[in-house]
Amino acid sequence: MQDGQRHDGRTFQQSIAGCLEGAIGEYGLAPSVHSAWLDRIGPHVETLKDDYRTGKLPLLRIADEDQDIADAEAAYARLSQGAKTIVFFGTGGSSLGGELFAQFAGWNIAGVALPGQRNRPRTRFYANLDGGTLQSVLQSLDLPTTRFVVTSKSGGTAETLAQAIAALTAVKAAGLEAEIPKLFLGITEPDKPGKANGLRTLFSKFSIPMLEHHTGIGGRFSCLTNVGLMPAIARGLDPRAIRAGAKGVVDALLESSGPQDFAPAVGAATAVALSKEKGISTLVMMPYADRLGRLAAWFVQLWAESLGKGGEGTTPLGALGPLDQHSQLQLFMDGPRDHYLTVVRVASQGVGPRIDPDLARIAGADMLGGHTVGDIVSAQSHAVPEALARAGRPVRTIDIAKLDEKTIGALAMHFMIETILAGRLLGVDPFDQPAVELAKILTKERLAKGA
Ligand SMILES: O=P(O)(O)OC[C@H]1O[C@H](O)[C@H](O)[C@@H](O)[C@@H]1O
Repeated sequence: MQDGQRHDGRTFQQSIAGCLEGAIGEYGLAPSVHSAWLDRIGPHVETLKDDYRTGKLPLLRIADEDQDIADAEAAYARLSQGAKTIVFFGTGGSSLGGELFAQFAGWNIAGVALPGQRNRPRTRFYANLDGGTLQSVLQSLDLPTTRFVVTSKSGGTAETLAQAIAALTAVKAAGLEAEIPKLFLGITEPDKPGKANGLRTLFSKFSIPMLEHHTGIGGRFSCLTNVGLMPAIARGLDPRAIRAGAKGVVDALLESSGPQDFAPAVGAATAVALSKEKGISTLVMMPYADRLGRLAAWFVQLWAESLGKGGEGTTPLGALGPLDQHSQLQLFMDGPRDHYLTVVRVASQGVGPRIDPDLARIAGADMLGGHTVGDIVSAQSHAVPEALARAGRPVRTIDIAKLDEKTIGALAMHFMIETILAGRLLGVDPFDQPAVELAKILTKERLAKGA
């Protein structure tokens, strides 16, 4: 089955029909070619099942854990007492998963807060290091009612340590030193003999409570651990429902009789086949919902850092619909034939304000009259894949019936497994990122020289 992937049958529906010759002619994959790539990914799907059984890939077992959620909830309950703002410091995989869930709960969409978030402290993320930003943030925050959650798996990331130290310094300068254990929380790996963990050492000095970062799950795969679930909890989401959605994908893996009925395998085989057979070098992730905006940013790190090695990999690009129809779509439709789009759309018919027909007529936009804004977005999110297909541009669609925690958990697990499978199909290790080290070493050298 190449279309309408069953997945876990409940949370969303994937279709790669728009990548095949039948839909887009010569620019699409011939069914025999697509099948050959599915055959190639088959053994990797079996290996993944073994990884679940043997526990070799803890990510696949994360949905079976619960104590870590209870610990995170208890830590949040303590931390949030008297808090008006919670600041999250961390970078890369130590921020993007949290941002994904926080935005799903309305963060960074002005005027949108899900019911679970109301009356909770505001959440803020500073994933990027910027001296000017940090100065003005630390000066403007009401420090007695601000809490800082600092996340770093290694505990040695320079950006995160700089943020943590700057915040500690600001808190001390405000005369709040005695309050520090109440104002801060760290998430980092447990002590490992012979491995320095700067964050742990620093926070221990101040008796700051720590949650343990899962040792078997790296940053960009950590959104379902306390790293991503702490911000989710802060935004009032149900972390167990997120995990239940993720578990549905793992169950689908274990139940699958072959790669063709496991959606992440179909997704991975299709992406790799398009790059190897049709010269596709750019993968565009384009959700049509503000609440899924950070999904694209999270996916970009996941795909880029996991697969871009040894000369392999394709370039992930984030987009947001319908906004980017007015920005990048021209290129996707008519630029070089090297883009492959994933359109993630949410059933939105009947959602939002209804457009007054009289006003629409006056504005010369009769076709909008009587429709809701959700109707318009729905029409757009169906029209764009159709237009892309007509232009011979490969497109995958992911249809979401209901945007809830289960769905976002399932989507996260889907894309993480898809990325792992793509890596294994390409013969690269999806879990390391050796090439980023050089820039870190050169940064340290420059700082040591006083540059
Ligand atoms: O969680 P940390 O150890 O601080 O790492 C944060 C990030 O920085 C590293 O340089 C890696 O490139 C990322 O994969 C990682 O997510």
